[in-house]
Amino acid sequence: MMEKTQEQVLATGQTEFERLLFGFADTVALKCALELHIADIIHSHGNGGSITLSQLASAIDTPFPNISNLARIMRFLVHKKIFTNCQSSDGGEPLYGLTDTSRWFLSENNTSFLNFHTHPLILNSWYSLSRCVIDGGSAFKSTNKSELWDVIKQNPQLNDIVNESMASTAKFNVGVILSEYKDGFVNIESLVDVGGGTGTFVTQVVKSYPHIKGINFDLPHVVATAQDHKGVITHVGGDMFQLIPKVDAVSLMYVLHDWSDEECIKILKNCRKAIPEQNGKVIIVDIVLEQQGQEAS
Ligand SMILES: C[S@@+](CC[C@H](N)C(=O)[O-])C[C@H]1O[C@@H](n2cnc3c(N)ncnc32)[C@H](O)[C@@H]1O
Repeated sequence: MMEKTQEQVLATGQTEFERLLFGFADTVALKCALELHIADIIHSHGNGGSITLSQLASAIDTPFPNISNLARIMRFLVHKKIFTNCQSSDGGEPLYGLTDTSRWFLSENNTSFLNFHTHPLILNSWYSLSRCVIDGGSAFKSTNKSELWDVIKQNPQLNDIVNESMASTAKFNVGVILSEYKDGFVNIESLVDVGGGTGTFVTQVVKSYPHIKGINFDLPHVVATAQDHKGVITHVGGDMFQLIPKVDAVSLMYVLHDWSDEECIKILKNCRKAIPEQNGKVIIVDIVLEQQGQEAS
């Protein structure tokens, strides 16, 4: 194989560099599609869920002096496989349709996950990344002078967005866990889901294993907004760094990745105190990194 010339090496590097540099454009384009309700409009459109550019423009609830920017953002979103764009069978204008990805930001599927991660308080925190690499701690705290969970406590609107966002992903994750971890819940009489948000995970576990006494444990202002779930589970407000209710098993779903190693050790020590010495169980559901830093499948 021929060696690359210096120019080819530079051009490859530049392409990769620019791909990384403009990575933020994916996020803001998703947010734009969400704010203009593009997925919902396509989904509810009569023509088998596909729509022309001019139909899309007239369905967006704002007058468009000129639709060329809508065409440009749609071209980008099609390139990113968020939407499809096919020739119509009657030879008319091309039609936009949904993909498996855009179905995730239909309002019927709950868009709060995207709303949470693109919230100005969250996005602005990324500007403090280099500061927190030097100082330690979280970029959120460097920017907002308080930790995320303390800011949420003072901001009921953000509290709702975060709780809905967690509930929407938990609803999906619990289905996978229940089908893949069948035997894991059989010998448990009582389970506390620590950092369980508004209780989606433990409620679904108890519905599948009604012999389990389920407790949803989270910060007091989070459980205060949680649904009653008609007595299926109990909500307990508290601080996992202080005390976790005594049970047979503790679950921690997407909690540990928020904390430093030292803080995780404190949480896990409190989990240990909450379960029986002999046959207690801690179930951890979280992102696992392979040696190379890639997420495990
Ligand atoms: C990333 S969310 C995960 C929520 C849920 N387990 C899920 O997967 O959808 C982390 C949760 O930890 C809770 N949390 C943060 N600090 C806590 C503390 N000191 N004690 C108990 N829960 C806490 C937050 O309120 C939030 O609901």
